[in-house]
Amino acid sequence: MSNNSDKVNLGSILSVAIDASQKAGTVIRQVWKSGKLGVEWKGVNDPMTEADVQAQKLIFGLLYKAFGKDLPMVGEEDTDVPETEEIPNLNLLDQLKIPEEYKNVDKKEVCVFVDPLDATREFVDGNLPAVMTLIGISYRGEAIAGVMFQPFVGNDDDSNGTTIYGMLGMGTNVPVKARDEKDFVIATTRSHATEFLEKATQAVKADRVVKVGGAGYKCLLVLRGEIDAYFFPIPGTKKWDTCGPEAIIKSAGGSFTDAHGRSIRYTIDTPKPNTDGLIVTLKGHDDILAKISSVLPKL
Ligand SMILES: Nc1ncnc2c1ncn2[C@@H]1O[C@H](COP(=O)(O)OS(=O)(=O)O)[C@@H](OP(=O)(O)O)[C@H]1O
Ligand SMILES: [Mg+2]
Ligand SMILES: [Mg+2]
Ligand SMILES: [Mg+2]
Repeated sequence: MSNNSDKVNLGSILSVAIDASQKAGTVIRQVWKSGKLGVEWKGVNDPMTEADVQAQKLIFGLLYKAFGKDLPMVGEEDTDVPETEEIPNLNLLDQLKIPEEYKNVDKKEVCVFVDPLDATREFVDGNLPAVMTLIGISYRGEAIAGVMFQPFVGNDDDSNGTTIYGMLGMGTNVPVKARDEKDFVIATTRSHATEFLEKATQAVKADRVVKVGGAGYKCLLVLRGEIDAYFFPIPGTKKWDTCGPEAIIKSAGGSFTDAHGRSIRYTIDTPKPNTDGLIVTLKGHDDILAKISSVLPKL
């Protein structure tokens, strides 16, 4: 398939997304080490740094180089896309593990959602483990595959970070374990809390509330069984925060819905804000939805 083909292999896109997230991680580490973050404030409590911008330019450049500039793509930051000298790697995954239905699909029915640096606030504050590059791949509006890359954690192969990826029908590259304790522990935002979030947190009767940054990072805590749910039933996250993490959670058998229990759609035209929030679990999803329904506005 040439990059100007109107057909694409989602396994190849996931391979380039993994490669691009690791290369973006190198850029993020370089900006951190330089000490020149170049922080700009896009809105209240909504920072953007030089690392966000450079990482997105590299990721877009690699995906366009591999699949053509007509690949539908949405990124958090508003940047140009220079040609990249880097070579995209289309062969990181075993094609035998890619579901046949994803190997030859119409490019115009695909959309790639890029959060070059999730948890920018944490990056600015120096809480580095929560920092992740998130890339999600949707097909016909459904989150199908995704990668989350932690540039400041671990040292897997030669990427000097930790790579977590998944695809529906293929599963994930990391072990997954639902939390199985008597108490009920949720994670929510460290820096974007609202009065309603506090009220909703009381409605679900959590025994413990972990307040950490990063949409991707809180999904990782669910995957590892460190929390029972990522609980964020308020506006604030966007489609680039959730497409990749949702595909990974679902490929691990988990649930990822808005606060009313509805699926989230990911097409190029879908409004970017996740206005009705997020509930993310590996088990016990319906119980949380039942408890929170008492405080949610009626649809
Ligand atoms: N209220 C509000 N305004 C603007 N942006 C918001 C808001 N709530 C959540 N977000 C974005 O969602 C991502 C996760 O936010 P968290 O609060 O969980 O963590 S953190 O802000 O990343 O530390 C994080 O994504 P990044 O922008 O990629 O860091 C936040 O910016
Ligand atoms: Mg941001
Ligand atoms: Mg984000
Ligand atoms: Mg971001």
